Amino acid sequence: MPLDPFPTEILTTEEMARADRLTIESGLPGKELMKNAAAALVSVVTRMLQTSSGRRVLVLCGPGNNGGDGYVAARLLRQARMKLRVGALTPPSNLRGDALAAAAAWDGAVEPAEACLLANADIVIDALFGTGLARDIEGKAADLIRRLNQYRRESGVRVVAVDIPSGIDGSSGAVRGVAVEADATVTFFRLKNGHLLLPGRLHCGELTCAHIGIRSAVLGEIKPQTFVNAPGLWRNLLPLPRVDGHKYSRGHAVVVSGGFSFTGAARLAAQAALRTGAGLVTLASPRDAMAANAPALTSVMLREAEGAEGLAALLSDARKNVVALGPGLGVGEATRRLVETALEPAPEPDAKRAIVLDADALTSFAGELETLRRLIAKAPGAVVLTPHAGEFARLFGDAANDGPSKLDHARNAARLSGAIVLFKGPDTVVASPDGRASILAAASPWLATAGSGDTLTGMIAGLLAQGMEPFAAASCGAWMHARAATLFGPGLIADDIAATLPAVWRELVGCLEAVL
Ligand SMILES: NC(=O)C1=CN([C@@H]2O[C@H](COP(=O)(O)OP(=O)(O)OC[C@H]3O[C@@H](n4cnc5c(N)ncnc54)[C@H](O)[C@@H]3O)[C@@H](O)[C@H]2O)[C@@H](O)CC1
Ligand SMILES: Nc1ncnc2c1ncn2[C@@H]1O[C@H](COP(=O)(O)OP(=O)(O)O)[C@@H](O)[C@H]1O
Ligand SMILES: [K+]
Repeated sequence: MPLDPFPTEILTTEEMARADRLTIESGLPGKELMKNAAAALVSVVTRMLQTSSGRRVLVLCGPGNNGGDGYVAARLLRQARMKLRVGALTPPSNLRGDALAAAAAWDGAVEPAEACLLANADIVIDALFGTGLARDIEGKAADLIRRLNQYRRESGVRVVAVDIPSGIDGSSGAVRGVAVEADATVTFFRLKNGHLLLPGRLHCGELTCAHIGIRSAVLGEIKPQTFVNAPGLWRNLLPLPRVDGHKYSRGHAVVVSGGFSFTGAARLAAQAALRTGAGLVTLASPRDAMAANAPALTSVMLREAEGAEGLAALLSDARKNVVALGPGLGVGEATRRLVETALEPAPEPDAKRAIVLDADALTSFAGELETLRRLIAKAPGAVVLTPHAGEFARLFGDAANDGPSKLDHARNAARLSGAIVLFKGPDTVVASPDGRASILAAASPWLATAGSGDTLTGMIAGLLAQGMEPFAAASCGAWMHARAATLFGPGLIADDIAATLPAVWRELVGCLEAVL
């Protein structure tokens, strides 16, 4: 799998419909787009059939243009000597526009979809509903999809979805009533939100995004604000060491340690900040934890910083340009004071200091979003919040729940808090108060292990220390974190993530020597 498997922009279904419309208005007819879409589908189906002894394809066609793609694909597949059966949810004569023309050009038999479902097939093409899904699927169509899913589970038949598995909402990733479980999905021009957001992503199988003649220039008018979180989004902003640089030019991150029995989380973050490229990392330790931290550190520096006053004294050095806090700190007043201190305006007016708040730093403001928002508003630099779902709910309550998807919620949270919000999970979303958002396209379930979030906090701090633009730093941190887990694979524990970062860097910058 290439590091950038998809084009960068992600569209809602409305934005995709607009891209279609603008293309058709500019002179490329809808039926050409449909032909190209079907051809892309056919090339995936043909490839999949190469590993199968049979050549039987069942195409299930719905009432709109998604069904139209299905009829065109049926014709192309028959020309390629596949054995075709076509099942329709609606009599073809009820179709309209390009879909009607596509159905009319299919001169083979059309059966009621429910009559041919259990026919032996090697591949089933799901062309029931695409981006035009407008409500929950019920009745006959819902029964058909349930039977198709059961048939797939029992027989092992492979299912290929046209554009998006039928029943998945393209804009939110939600299952609208019931949804097809596909082995592969072929979409067109750009991914839609629902391909990456859960549960949609789990229904897609292997995802392909095909070019069908829509020119990228239409995006100039659509101005998408959501992006695939992959190197294409932030590679140009990646901080690299300079020949004439020194450790101070790579930034100095401070990570705040918890008390004697809670020091591991901050050490994981500190180590990760160094491996991500911060020039210096200081662990700010309460007095009682010095004895636990000192023997466990080598390249990370250690300074005693007792409570908020101790942290303030440490931060009076303006070269310390990032503070990360939360992991292992404990929930309560002492942690709130540390957060207030970190968010205090910098001692010198020009000095900037970015802040990453995670874990207990977030939970210590549970139900007090307004207090945190006011502190963030006067902070000396960018603020990144990295909640998992539980922390998100505790901090934002219902305030951010407007809209159906995790993407909406993260965007609301960024707007409400004034911070960049990285909402963790398999479909990690990073949202900026300015409206931009990224969705992680590939994560590793091996990341579900204690301390992996602490490591991510340190990685983002490391990138911010080097001056990376904050939305890019949060997105890049999430990607590198997931990539390290993918490269390491089975058996991963949090300590392995930072240890695998050199391999991730090598993939990203390849011939670093040549760059230098
Ligand atoms: N020119 C274009 O717009 C292109 C569209 N393409 C295909 O067209 C699809 C979009 O086509 P449409 O906008 O016609 O939409 P769909 O084909 O996704 O579905 C719309 C139809 O389904 C009905 N419907 C929606 N929700 C339903 C529900 N819950 N239960 C029962 N019926 C429901 C609608 O009344 C309408 O008849 C894309 O997904 C893609 O596959 C491609 O051919 C590329 C070009
Ligand atoms: N199933 C999963 N697939 C991919 N990533 C996951 C999965 N579960 C958790 N993660 C990632 O692992 C990290 C866990 O962070 P967090 O819950 O804060 O853990 P901790 O508090 O133990 O450090 C997050 O980056 C999250 O996105
Ligand atoms: K479909």
